[in-house]
Amino acid sequence: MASEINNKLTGPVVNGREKRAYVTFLAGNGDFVKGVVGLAKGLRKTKSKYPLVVAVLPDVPEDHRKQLVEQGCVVKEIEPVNPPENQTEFAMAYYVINYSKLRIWKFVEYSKMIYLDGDIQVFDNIDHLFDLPDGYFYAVKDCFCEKTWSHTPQYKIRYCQQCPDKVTWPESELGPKPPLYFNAGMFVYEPNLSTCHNLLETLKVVPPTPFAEQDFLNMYFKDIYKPIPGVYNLITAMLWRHPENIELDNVKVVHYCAAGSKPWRFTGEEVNMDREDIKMLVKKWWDIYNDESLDYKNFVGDGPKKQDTFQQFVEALSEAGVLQHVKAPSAA
Ligand SMILES: O=c1ccn([C@@H]2O[C@H](COP(=O)(O)OP(=O)(O)O)[C@@H](O)[C@H]2O)c(=O)[nH]1
Ligand SMILES: OC[C@H]1O[C@H](O[C@@H]2[C@@H](O)[C@H](O)[C@@H](O)[C@H](O)[C@@H]2O)[C@H](O)[C@@H](O)[C@H]1O
Ligand SMILES: [Mn+2]
Repeated sequence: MASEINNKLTGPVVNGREKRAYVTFLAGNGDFVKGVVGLAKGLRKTKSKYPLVVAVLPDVPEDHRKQLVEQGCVVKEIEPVNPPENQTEFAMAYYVINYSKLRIWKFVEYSKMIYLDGDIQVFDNIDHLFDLPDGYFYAVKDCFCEKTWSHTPQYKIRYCQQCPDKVTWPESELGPKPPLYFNAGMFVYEPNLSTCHNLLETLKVVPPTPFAEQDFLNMYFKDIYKPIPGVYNLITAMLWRHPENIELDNVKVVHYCAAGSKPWRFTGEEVNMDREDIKMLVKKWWDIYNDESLDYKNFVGDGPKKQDTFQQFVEALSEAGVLQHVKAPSAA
């Protein structure tokens, strides 16, 4: 029987089950959409039970949004978030757009979400991370050894939390050792409207810093941050910075954040990009991206029902202002 789609918001608990989802962030009309399509297919390949929500900025074009809905993603438009006026030299100029990631705290129709950058691929099922105890912020410790960190005292004295005993932190000169610092390309969190409001209010009075929203999130969540093993977010530079900390066969999530390592832009020319392990990880990403059996339309697995896809498609169009109100097709 046809049913009208009116109230799209369902609470975080549906039929007694907590609503959970993966979420990523997409900005611009460039090639990052390939990263998100690859991520959607990778999660499908690992038989994840949960959907992938894509928080898109208004500048993400209609055809990219359509591509994502056709890959079974839940596309949600978010408003950009700009940091206060600043003279900051961001580690990468485009990091300024990354503050918009903070809008994902407003997705309170989900009780728990796992954020993944668009340049991340999931190679093993990590759904169990949703069962981590509530009330904490879970993420993997970052590494301070890349040139992107040359502005920091850690880098200058060659201190890294990945090998805290190698160079002891000189408390007398630099004061207390900095708290553990996470990479914000992957984290487990609980959406919450008052946290979202507080994040955005706090941002207005905190001067921006080189790693933009990553620095900000580390400062904001430092009291409830709990490190999780590096297998859940392999910062690619770890391969040459701290190989002793890595068992590549056990890695579940790879973060293609090292300069030149984004698979869809890979040329192999940048420093370290001629390494066999990097080339293997880039090939693994392309094998998933090119695997048509993992396209949502061909996937037989227990992904969301067709009806859900239709609803998501309509939601995406209505959020983009294309459609106001449609009747769902009669049940098959
Ligand atoms: O032009 C861009 C730049 C970044 N991003 C999103 O912002 C995230 C963070 O940027 P990036 O991964 O490049 O930062 P890195 O982890 O390499 O420092 C990306 O993964 C994408 O999800 C995007 O959608 N379009
Ligand atoms: O906007 C700041 C970004 O900062 C982080 O990336 C950095 C950082 O991790 C350095 O440690 C690495 O050296 C560097 O390569 C890498 O790009 C997050 O991955 C990204 O999502 C985003 O928050
Ligand atoms: Mn990234």
